[in-house]
Amino acid sequence: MPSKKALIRRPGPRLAEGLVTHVERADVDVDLAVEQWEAYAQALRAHGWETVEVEPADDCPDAVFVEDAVVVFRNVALITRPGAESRRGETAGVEEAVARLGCSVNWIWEPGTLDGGDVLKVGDTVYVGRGGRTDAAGVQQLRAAFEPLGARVVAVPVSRVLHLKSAVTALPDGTVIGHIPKVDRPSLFPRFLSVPEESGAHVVLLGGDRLLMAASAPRTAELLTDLGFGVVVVDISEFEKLEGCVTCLSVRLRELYA
Ligand SMILES: NC(=O)NCCC[C@H](N)C(=O)O
Repeated sequence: MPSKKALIRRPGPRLAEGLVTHVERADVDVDLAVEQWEAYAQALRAHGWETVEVEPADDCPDAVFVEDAVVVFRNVALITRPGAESRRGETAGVEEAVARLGCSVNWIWEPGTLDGGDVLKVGDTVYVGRGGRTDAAGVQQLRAAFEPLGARVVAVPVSRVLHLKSAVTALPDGTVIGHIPKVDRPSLFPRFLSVPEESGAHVVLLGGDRLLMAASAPRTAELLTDLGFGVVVVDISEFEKLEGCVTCLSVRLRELYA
């Protein structure tokens, strides 16, 4: 059953202490981050998404990156066990939010780890990045949770960026896009389009031919506009300093029954 709800989580006061792994730490302006987050949420609402705020987890600096705490396939929400210990306190509030929305709930169990940013769904294919945050046990548990529901789970190595979706996302027609220097194995994707900027690899599908993208990838925005997509741009500079992208600031729920 189609639904257009999006989970989001307001940035907390400790945002500037968020983790950095593959980039140099830079000062984060928390007030500006809140403004950017509000504009991001507004862009979702402007395209028909009802935003649902997960209760804050202010002790966890990275809680705003809500996509890492849950993966949803059909009506089943798989609560993750984040690879970074400092992020494990983020999942309880997300679990409550998805349960309230009517999802069935399942969990990644110790010793497995999995971050939602490592999971890219393209139709019934679920790509999972095995990298710094998601381990082999996490991949196995994801398979066990979603394959019985009809998913085909494809594991992909990730070594050059934080998460699989820091390297690749997919266009509405299923074409996977990525900035080649950051993609371990582009040949694993049946249809792959190379984009000129690292952050150009991140698109949120707003519905129809509309894509939400970061302002930091103007050349990719031009390329995708030229291919006939409607590109909506938001500035998320303060989240990019913490290796966040447009995809990780929300979880879109398209198949709720409630
Ligand atoms: N899915 C994502 O791309 N999440 C970004 C998480 C950034 C956060 N600073 C982290 O290192 O966990």
